[in-house]
Amino acid sequence: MRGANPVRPQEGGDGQSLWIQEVFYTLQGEGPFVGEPSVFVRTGGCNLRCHWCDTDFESSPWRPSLDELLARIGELRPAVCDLIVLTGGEPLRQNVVPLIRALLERGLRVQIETNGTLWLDGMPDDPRLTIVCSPKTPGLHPDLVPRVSVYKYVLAAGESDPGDGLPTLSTQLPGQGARLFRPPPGAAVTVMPRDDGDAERNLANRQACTAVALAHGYRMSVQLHKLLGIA
Ligand SMILES: C[S@@+](CC[C@H](N)C(=O)[O-])C[C@H]1O[C@@H](n2cnc3c(N)ncnc32)[C@H](O)[C@@H]1O
Ligand SMILES: Nc1nc2[nH]cc(C(=O)O)c2c(=O)[nH]1
Ligand code: SF4
Ligand SMILES: [Mg+2]
Repeated sequence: MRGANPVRPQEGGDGQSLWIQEVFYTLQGEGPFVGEPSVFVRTGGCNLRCHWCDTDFESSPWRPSLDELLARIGELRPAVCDLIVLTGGEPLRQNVVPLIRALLERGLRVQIETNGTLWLDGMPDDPRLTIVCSPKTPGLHPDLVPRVSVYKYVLAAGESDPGDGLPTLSTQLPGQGARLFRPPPGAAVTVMPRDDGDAERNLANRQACTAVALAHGYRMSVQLHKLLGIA
């Protein structure tokens, strides 16, 4: 959250127990499934420390077993919803492969929100699994890149490369220059205005993001849930 979280390395483990921040039923507010009813599973901890991160993922002590977590998802998920979004923190920091397999076996769709720096062996290669990557670093995990469906860049006014409109500053070190990972040719790119917690800045970020989308042919995604005042 806002660059105050500890940086935690990827954990091993068999994935039979996970550190979970929260599980909640809402509308997907971002990316290719925006507006879809979804059960969110927010995992704890992150391996990065983005100075503008808008999320708390360090305050829950909950470490359910896989069965307990699946039961909780089942309690929250009405039959009209078949989309489970794994986010965090950084969801690939823990071994979420058994969770993903269990969800797919139940006939559900799974979408991952990831910073793209990590990968997990045994990740299912299933059309019902969608990986959305929001790059935060110059490099991404090479095994993840071929599996990315959409690259979702967070943009702020005055921080876009004039050549391709993508970010020019480090997400980890405020004010420092950095060339974040650039997507392969032909990849689907979405841009999303950064929430800086300030109405004037956020308006400027939305306007800048709109201009970049129009100039470069990117899809624009606003954080719908914040407009609606939902989780
Ligand atoms: C909290 S992150 C968790 C998943 C993963 N760690 C990642 O960064 O993609 C979920 C999404 O929120 C975005 N995000 C985080 N802080 C934001 C902010 N202040 N404004 C807009 N988007 C933000 C991230 O870029 C990412 O797409
Ligand atoms: N409604 C809603 N949609 C979201 N899409 C990505 C989110 C995230 O924090 O990963 C998020 C979130 O926190 N809430
Ligand atoms: S990688 Fe994602 S969860 Fe981690 S600090 Fe950055 S935006 Fe927040
Ligand atoms: Mg969020």
